[in-house]
Amino acid sequence: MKVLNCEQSRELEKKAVDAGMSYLELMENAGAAAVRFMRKKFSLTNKQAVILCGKGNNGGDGFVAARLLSEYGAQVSVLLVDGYPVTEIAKTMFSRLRGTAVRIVNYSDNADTADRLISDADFVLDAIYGTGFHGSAAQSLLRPFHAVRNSSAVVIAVDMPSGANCETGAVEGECIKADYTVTFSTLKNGHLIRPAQEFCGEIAVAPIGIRSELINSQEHSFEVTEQADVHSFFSRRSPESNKGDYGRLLCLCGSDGMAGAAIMSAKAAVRCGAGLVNVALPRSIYPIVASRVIEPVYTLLDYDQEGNLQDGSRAAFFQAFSAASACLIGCGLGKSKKTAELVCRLISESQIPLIVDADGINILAENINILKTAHAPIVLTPHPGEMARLLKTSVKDVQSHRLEYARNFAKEHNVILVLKGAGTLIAEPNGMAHLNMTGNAGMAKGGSGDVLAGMMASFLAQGMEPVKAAVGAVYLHGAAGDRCAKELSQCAMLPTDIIEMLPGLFLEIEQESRLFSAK
Ligand SMILES: NC(=O)C1=CN([C@@H]2O[C@H](COP(=O)(O)OP(=O)(O)OC[C@H]3O[C@@H](n4cnc5c(N)ncnc54)[C@H](O)[C@@H]3O)[C@@H](O)[C@H]2O)[C@@H](O)CC1
Ligand SMILES: [K+]
Repeated sequence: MKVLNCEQSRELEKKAVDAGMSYLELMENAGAAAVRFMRKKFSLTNKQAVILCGKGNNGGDGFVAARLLSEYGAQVSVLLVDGYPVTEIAKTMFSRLRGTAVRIVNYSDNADTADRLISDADFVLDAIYGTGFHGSAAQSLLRPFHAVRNSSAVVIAVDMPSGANCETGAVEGECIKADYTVTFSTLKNGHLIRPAQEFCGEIAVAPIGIRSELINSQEHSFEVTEQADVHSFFSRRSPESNKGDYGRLLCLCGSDGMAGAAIMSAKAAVRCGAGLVNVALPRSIYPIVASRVIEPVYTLLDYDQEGNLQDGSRAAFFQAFSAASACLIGCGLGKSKKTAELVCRLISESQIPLIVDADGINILAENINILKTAHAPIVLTPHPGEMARLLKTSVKDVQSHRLEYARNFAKEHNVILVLKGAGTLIAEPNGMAHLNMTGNAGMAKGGSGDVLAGMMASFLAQGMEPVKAAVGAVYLHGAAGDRCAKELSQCAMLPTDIIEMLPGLFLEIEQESRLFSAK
């Protein structure tokens, strides 16, 4: 689903106007859409509705809603919280309140009356600021904001809760906490990015008469992954095919004490359809790993006292690497000096797509410039802690700038960056970002990341475009996690259960396309 930033949203409105609509018509439709939403949810007759209006076009939407709510039998008061309207269309909509039953109160002149109206209201419509807001709300607004917070009214934000930055999702000062937000034509960044997202309540996207061709063709740089997108990444598995047609994945994963990471990533990879999976691991953990996942082949690595790969192992590893169509580096790998050298060499010399996870990322954090030497597509899958290490900042800082930092990193280092956590983001070097909405807190357990990395690597090995492999794996991993939570509880579900839920998801994809292979 397409998500627009503020500029793109304005561009879309301009295109609608160029195609024959007027700004006034758009505003009328926006106000009407907010009221339509309210009528669907609530009875309005004789209810007290208070509309807080700002002086820009968001306020204009509020004036329209006030007129219509009054027509539908509500007792409506408009509170001008920031003075009189300043834009021409908002002024026009304000003038259309003349002769209606709508009461108009200038907040600064009658603050006590206004506060009483807010306190007695059944509904508060927040039409103070929309896409035009940035920074923090003026001091003069703190009192009405406070009155709204103390009221038991249902709060409906028009386009965006006032005080939240629609572009960045930042909330720098006070912000209206809405129960519902009605936005227009498409979602905007701020509806999805924390902290603004937390102030939106339930979000409804309402049409305002802009033709779907215009919406579909509007340039965008952010989208929410939907099931249909992911299903379209897979195609039919040919009846004539053999294992060689479904990729050769090499996993450089596992170390003493970290056998589980190798097991889970390899198991997830074979469950996701790869033709051949080869796990390169220290000989010491081979018995435990191979006894738990029997489908892969194994390349056993012997190390000397200094941690160097012995000659025979080195030759065997590079032979496997040269035969692979993708390589997963990092799950439970450890980060000794010699391992770090090997990882850097692979990043620098690889001709095949690489997924770098866990310790692979920790190694990169100390050798970030090696990315400049890479030729092949690289997908990095940091959790917020690893991202903080990559950026040499705090987890808190990462979490409050997720979209910005993921995008910047992907652009600067020419990688696909998968920033994990609630609402995993996938950022491409060209600036496009994808938000994932599947998954739940039951997945916040050691091992979930290994499963994800194995899934992604499997798709990549089968020839799926790197960004689709990332977006698809993140979506299906979360969807499988959601099924686990339903059947097993968030508390008790295990990362290995996520793998066991994958067959059900692939069955659905196959039923749609009658057998598939990753595209
Ligand atoms: N452009 C259009 O054609 C349409 C716009 N619509 C509405 O118009 C809104 C955008 O309107 P505007 O661009 O006029 O912007 P807003 O109405 O969101 O806010 C703009 C006003 O807020 C002020 N402002 C910004 N940051 C401030 C701060 N920190 N403290 C105090 N004041 C601040 C600005 O100076 C300006 O006066 C949308 O969110 C939507 O609700 C809808 O009517 C649909 C059509
Ligand atoms: K608003």
